[in-house]
Amino acid sequence: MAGIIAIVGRPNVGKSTLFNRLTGRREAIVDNTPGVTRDRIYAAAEWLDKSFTVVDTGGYTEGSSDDFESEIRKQARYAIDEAHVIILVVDGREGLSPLDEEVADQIRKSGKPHVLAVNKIDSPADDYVIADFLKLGFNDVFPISAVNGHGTGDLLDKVVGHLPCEADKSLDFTEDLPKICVVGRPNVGKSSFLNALTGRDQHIVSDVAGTTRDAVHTRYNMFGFDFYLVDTAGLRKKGKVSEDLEFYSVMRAIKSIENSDVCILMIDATRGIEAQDLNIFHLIEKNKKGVVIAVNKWDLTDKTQTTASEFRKAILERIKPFTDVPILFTSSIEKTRLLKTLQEALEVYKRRKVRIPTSQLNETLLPIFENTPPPVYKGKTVSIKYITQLPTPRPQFAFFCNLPQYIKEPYKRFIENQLRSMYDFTGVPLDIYFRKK
Ligand SMILES: Nc1nc2c(ncn2[C@@H]2O[C@H](COP(=O)(O)OP(=O)(O)OP(=O)(O)O)[C@@H](O)[C@H]2O)c(=O)[nH]1
Ligand SMILES: Nc1nc2c(ncn2[C@@H]2O[C@H](COP(=O)(O)OP(=O)(O)OP(=O)(O)O)[C@@H](O)[C@H]2O)c(=O)[nH]1
Repeated sequence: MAGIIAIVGRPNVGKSTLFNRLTGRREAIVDNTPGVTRDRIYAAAEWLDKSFTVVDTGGYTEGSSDDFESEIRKQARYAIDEAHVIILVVDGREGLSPLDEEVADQIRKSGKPHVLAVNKIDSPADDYVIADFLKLGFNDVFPISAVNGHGTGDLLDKVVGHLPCEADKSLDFTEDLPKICVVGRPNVGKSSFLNALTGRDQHIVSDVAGTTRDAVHTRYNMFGFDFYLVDTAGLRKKGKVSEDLEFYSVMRAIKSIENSDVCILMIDATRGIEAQDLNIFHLIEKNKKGVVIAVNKWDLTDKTQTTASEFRKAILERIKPFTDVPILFTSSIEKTRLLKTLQEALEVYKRRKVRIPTSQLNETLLPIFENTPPPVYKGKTVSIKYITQLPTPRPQFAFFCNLPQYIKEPYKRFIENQLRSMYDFTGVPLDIYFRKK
């Protein structure tokens, strides 16, 4: 993953519609928890060979003391601070508003890459409408229809051109050491966890500040482990502005995840697993990073013998279908299982690097596929001929077969389960491809 694209604009111009189109998500994340006002402000997306994260700055916080105009200014400012590219959306049917001009001004002055999307132009015949918006002074102006997709391809071509290259990131480190981060909603205890674990910075080997644009990697050597903890600006900084917290925490989470190999997703035992936790989990999974779930503040729960197993079950139910994930119950305050959590994260790191020899893969898996072949599809027998693990930094497997297009999701999942039952990939997302042979 490389980079964050932020969608900014007045209410009702079509930001959410554009967000859905870019991220290919139609369905809202279902959540019955009250108080979740922004349930899907970011998601992973792909265009051409780039994958990135799209952030929708819409839906200002209900009950905020600010009027919506200052809220929008504020969100534009965050987007400017945090994103790599900004899409300003305006309403092509309504024409320019003073607020559009003000926000455009703010964005232009920032020097961050930006484009203007003139939305609700549902037919190319109406493209001329963009003339009204040229006075905003943007160099790149696209007539689009977020509803039917008109113009969004051209928009994306331009936008992804502004994203940083993946290669920029990976080569900042000479040492091949695990990069671990702790992510989670505000107040779950991330700082307390890190502080309790690392003590008063006595284990710090080096502070590699500024090695990547977005994150600080601090190298630690303790308990016999050598690793980086990835921190994004402000993770340990106190002084919170409550209404802005969710937005900042999301931005931080995205950046931390992108900069790590393994993420410790911390959730709050007193609240259970919520929509925002799931969002972060899916972001980790989409980014194909290793994951460990830490259920923190475990000291605050009323425990019976079954509490932990019930909790575990509830989490597994919510994170389906990727459930091969370590779950630990921690207390940052009582310092329970903190080291264990770190150890587990380092184990996940190792599993993510495992290479299985082709001969071994074929010996173990081919007999299974012979016994339980893919279902016959359109009268054709599908057979898997051989399997190989690709020489990539994380586990990716290619399955060569006669009719790859006939292998459907359930069988793919069966294959993944077989792989997971034979080899330990706990906490590691796998990629499985089918190729013609
Ligand atoms: N005709 C047309 N209508 C659109 C288009 N894009 C969005 N709309 C409509 O405009 C309305 C507002 O769209 P949203 O995506 O909710 O706008 P938003 O900017 O996210 O609004 P907030 O959540 O209030 O910030 C909806 O009724 C959409 O169906 C478009 O390309 N063409
Ligand atoms: N009882 C109990 N309280 C905890 C635990 N972990 C953290 N807390 C408390 O929860 C509050 C939030 O902890 P932080 O460590 O600041 O949480 P955070 O996730 O870093 O919060 P942000 O900086 O807002 O992202 C503090 O008052 C902590 O003392 C825990 O394991 N048990």
